[in-house]
Amino acid sequence: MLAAKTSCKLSSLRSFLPHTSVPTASSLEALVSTRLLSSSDDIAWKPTFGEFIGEVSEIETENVVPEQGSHSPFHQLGDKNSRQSLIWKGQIMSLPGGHFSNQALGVVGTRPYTSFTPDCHFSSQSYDNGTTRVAHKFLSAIPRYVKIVEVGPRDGLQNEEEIVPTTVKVKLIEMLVSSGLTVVEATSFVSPKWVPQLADAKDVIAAIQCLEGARFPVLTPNLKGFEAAVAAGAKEVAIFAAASESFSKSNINCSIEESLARYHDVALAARKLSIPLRGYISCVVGCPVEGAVPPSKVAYVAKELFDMGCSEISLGDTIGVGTPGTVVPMLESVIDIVPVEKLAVHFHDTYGQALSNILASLQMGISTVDSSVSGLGGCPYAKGASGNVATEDVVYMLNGLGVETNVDLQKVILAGGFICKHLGRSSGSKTAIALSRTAIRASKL
Ligand SMILES: CC(C)(COP(=O)([O-])OP(=O)([O-])OC[C@H]1O[C@@H](n2cnc3c(N)ncnc32)[C@H](O)[C@@H]1OP(=O)([O-])[O-])[C@@H](O)C(=O)NCCC(=O)NCCSC(=O)C[C@@](C)(O)CC(=O)[O-]
Repeated sequence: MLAAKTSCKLSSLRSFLPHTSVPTASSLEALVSTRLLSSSDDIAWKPTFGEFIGEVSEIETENVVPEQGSHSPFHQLGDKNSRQSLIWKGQIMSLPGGHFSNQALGVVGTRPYTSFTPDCHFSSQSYDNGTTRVAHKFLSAIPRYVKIVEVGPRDGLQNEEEIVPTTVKVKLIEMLVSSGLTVVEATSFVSPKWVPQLADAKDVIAAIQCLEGARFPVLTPNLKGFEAAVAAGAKEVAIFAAASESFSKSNINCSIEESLARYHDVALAARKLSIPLRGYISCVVGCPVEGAVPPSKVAYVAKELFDMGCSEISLGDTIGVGTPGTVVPMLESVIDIVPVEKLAVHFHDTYGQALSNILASLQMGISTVDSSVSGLGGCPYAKGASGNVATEDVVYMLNGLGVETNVDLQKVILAGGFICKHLGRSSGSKTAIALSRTAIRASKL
């Protein structure tokens, strides 16, 4: 039944997607399963660009245009030069403004200013002007573009007991770069006694020297690590402090103040060589030993890192205990001191809160998000903490919000499949799992 409908829709979609490769059964099936397309008969397809026709309620753009200067993905809808209407049919939302592609339908790719909400709360029944205002209020603060910092090869692998061969790490980095990720944290120049998995840092950096299209920051815990990183050819480094004394001690074997003194030396050396410096703060809402961490402590460390020259400060919920209830006040106190555009968020997903925390962060103006392919990761010095939020899930959510990332979801999923196969485990990404199930079902049609 679905096969017949799929093939009927396939022919319509071919003319509907004039600029793209032919959609596959799996991409159609993915659309159906995520309810961008209805599998019932009630959508009639008109083979013209940008229109879904059926029992639609059409709301003119003027009804949803946010104020000027808004961050919203809806921002450009005021441009009357292009046809700018929102057409709703059930869960379908289409904002023409670019070329559709089978990758651009919100499930497996991105498109500028396009907002498909695969599982949104709106329906033709409930959609009215009141809802429009709610949607606008909800979405207008969200940045139009989000930079994803892929930390899989470093944070993702550092906790793995079995040593992953350098060639596998390098291949993973190559695949991540080919997906469009522009920042891939490659490795750490830390003590191999502390983190044996990354003892091949020098070789990894040597092997990716010719790789173009992305930046490859590396972690450096002290001047020794910084010098080794630069000698190996690293062009960007990151220092990592903590907002909790206990975690600082267990992770880098010194107090917060001692670590800041070390990092001053690294920052000075980096400035001399014009090497961009990122700063991390771990345990921004909770510590495995001390429990809740006060926002003022995070703000203090953030200010220190900012003053020493960090161009970006990543706020890490290392053990994944935060919820928007704790993350928002923490961000508020940091944003009071450090410009929001200098901040990134880094969530582990131990309690399944990472995506909600990211969404709350976006609404507060954060536009840089760290994530790890397949949700790999964990800190060897934060026992019990699970992996980072999965890059695939972040991209899927951002696609759904109409936020640009320039990341090709399918390619990230391939990279995730590659490393998971090597590690002998299934993906930690819900998106990757759902889409692979969908593909399997579609292949049986
Ligand atoms: C900081 C140290 C080195 C202090 O470790 P230490 O034992 O106090 O250091 P030390 O100065 O006493 O030196 C001990 C030995 O380590 C060597 N050493 C010293 N420095 C280096 C270096 N850079 N590279 C290579 N070797 C180094 C040094 O040469 C010496 O060698 P030995 O004489 O015994 O043969 C150690 O504690 C360490 O490497 N810690 C790193 C731990 C780590 O990588 N943790 C995970 C990353 S942080 C994280 O995951 C959180 C984050 C960023 O992702 C955010 C979040 O998730 O929230």
